[in-house]
Amino acid sequence: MAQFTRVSRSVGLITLQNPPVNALSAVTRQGIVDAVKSALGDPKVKSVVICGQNGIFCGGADIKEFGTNITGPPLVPMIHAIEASNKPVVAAIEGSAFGGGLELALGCHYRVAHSKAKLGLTEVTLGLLPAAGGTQRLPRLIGVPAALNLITTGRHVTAAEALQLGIVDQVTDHNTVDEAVKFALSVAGKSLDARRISTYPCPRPSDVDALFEEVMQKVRQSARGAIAPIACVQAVRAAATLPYSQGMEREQELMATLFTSGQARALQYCFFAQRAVGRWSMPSGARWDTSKPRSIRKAAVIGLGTMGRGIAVALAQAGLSVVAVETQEKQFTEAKKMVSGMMERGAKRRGTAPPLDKITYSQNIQAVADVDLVIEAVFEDMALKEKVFQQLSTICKQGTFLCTNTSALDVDHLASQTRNPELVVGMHFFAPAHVMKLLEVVYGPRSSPQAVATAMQLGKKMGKVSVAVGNCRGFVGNRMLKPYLEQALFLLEEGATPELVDGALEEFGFALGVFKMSDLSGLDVGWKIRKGDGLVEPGLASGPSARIRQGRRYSPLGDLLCEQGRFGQKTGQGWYRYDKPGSRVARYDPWLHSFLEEYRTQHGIVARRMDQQEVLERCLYALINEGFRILEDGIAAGPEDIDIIYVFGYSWPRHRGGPMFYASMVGLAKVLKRLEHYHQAHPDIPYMQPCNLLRRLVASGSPPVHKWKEAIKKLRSQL
Ligand SMILES: CCCCCCCCCCCCC[C@H](O)CC(=O)SCCNC(=O)CCNC(=O)[C@H](O)C(C)(C)COP(=O)(O)OP(=O)(O)OC[C@H]1O[C@@H](n2cnc3c(N)ncnc32)[C@H](O)[C@@H]1OP(=O)(O)O
Repeated sequence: MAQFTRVSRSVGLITLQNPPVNALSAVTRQGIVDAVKSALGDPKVKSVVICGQNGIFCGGADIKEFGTNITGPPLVPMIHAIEASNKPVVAAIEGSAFGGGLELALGCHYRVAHSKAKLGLTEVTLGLLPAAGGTQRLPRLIGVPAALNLITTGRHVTAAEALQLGIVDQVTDHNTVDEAVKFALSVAGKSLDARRISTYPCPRPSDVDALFEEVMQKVRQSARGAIAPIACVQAVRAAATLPYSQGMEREQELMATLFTSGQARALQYCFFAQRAVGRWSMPSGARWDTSKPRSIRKAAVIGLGTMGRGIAVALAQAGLSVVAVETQEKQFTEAKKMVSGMMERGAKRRGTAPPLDKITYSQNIQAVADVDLVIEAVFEDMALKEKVFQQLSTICKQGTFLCTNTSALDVDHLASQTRNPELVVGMHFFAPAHVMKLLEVVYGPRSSPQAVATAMQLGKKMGKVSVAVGNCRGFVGNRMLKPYLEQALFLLEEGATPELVDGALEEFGFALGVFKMSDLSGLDVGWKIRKGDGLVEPGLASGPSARIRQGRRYSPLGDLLCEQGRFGQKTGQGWYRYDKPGSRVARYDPWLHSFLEEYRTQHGIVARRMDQQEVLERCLYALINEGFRILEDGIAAGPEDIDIIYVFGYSWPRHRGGPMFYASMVGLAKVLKRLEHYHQAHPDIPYMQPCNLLRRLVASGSPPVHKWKEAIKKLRSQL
């Protein structure tokens, strides 16, 4: 709702009251309409201030209404009525003014913002465009190039930048509403002719066509198949080329297309899923709201390889005191230099001082004696990690949480090396750890709820999206990656090329296809893991048994490349050719293609033609099938956890909502049918055998994704 009061005798104060973010729900819109009517009808009111309660102006339209039958007064006429008012209306912006919230402020005649406020037309991140006049008013106010930048990216601007751009008229460090009231008093009675943005001519760039052509090309490239950024450009083009009323019609038309699109549903699902993963639960019944985290002020990182360095930087940037331990002399010296460089570059980007004094370095593990939490990031080797955990258990003060950054190893086994296994959890960061947003917090059967709560809270403090998951080989992300990578290799054996597979995946929306990604990460990483698992047999053995390992189909293609020293970008050769070691542009490699042909001949495989659909179905459905197994095993609490891990950690295109959401959009029955088809064709690939949970969900009528958790609970109780 919205409340109308009169302050300072002649200022009508309208306060949006819809916790937690004053979203413009039907009731709130009705409240605003009524309050504006009261303010304009009150002869004692000479000017008006609109603000939001609890330190936030407005988080925009109520996203929860979007999937429903929208009732209540529409936003566009409501904002027009405010703009048309003959009494000056001032927006008092504290906290956030996003989406429809900023559009409401743009309908006001003046805007006063607190210095800490953030503003943005964020709709594009939800698969929409600013459809309450934002695409028409913003370019009129700040010019086409700046408006395009804000609207196509949805980026948040600070109050200082908003002032510089001309979005706000005044920035204050004091009480924003008090300042806005003063401002409203000062402009009472003044002409509003020059204050109604919709009446401004849109500044027309000299060569409109060339400008929009160039922008459209850039946007298409970075959008990776997302349609909203493109519609945003089209709407701003309408502002630059059409009168306001026709521009508004175009805005509404484009919005109507986006509004019902699968992409908007996917992006809005991601918005809520990102928040839902914070409300974690464990199979034991422990939950986020009943588990109290402990505050961590001092942490240690053991091992300063690539991961350890990134983790140390992320901890220091979050304001923690960090003890960084590396026992090997060469690595120690190199890491100190690298970590300082990373912090300096980060600080330069943010315009802050680098937190260099937050980190102390040591070559002695005893230096961690007084820390509250340790993150072990030594080489991925169980024997080595066992030793570190045994040492930590005796060195650290009572109650220190011991975390491992392992990407696949058994967290519970490591816990068993310590005196207090309840203090042990996995904190699986993604490289580069100071940049990537995802953190998997892995609990073992003995991890205490407090240890999980503490790791989750620390992740949040480090700016990560943290997801709590159970303990199994590869946890959620890497466990699902295995069948995906495996399918890609099988496709090559059967006749595909790296270009075909990557092309299909990139068209789907991945930033990099699976082979380019493997070249970037380094092919030797997986090789080492497969060696550890006893899967690698050197040489190019012939016959079908060469492609069966441990009773299932196996492709030695990756091993054979590694035997040739082709480790990917870092060696200048992998699935592609690079101009020199470390170069990033993947080029067609004739050697690789002859190698594949020779391989097929040697193994008696007749290459067949395959299309992008088969590539997508086999790679993605194998991965999704494993996602269902993860849900079945209770390793992830719900589909949202899996989807957020994939969107934030594995560059799954956000506008497709994550693998489990995607499966629900494709239709569970179809996914099941295609998996059955591929399993029949390839009975030696266990990953293609449809998971029981998928079968049972289909049998129960394929509930929508937001009902899976409940459905899984019900199915479990029937067993
Ligand atoms: C067939 C023909 C159809 C024709 C077309 C129909 C047209 C319909 C009319 C459309 C008019 C367009 C209007 C406008 O252009 C569209 C929009 O405004 S879209 C919304 C834009 N807003 C945003 O993108 C902001 C989203 N929110 C945030 O970024 C953050 O929440 C915040 C505001 C910065 C606050 O951050 P925090 O303090 O960290 O808090 P949380 O993020 O955890 O949020 C707390 C809580 O609030 C819920 N929430 C947040 N924003 C909204 C919202 N806009 N609507 C509903 N709910 C919101 C959030 O989910 C949290 O709750 P929880 O999920 O944890 O329960």
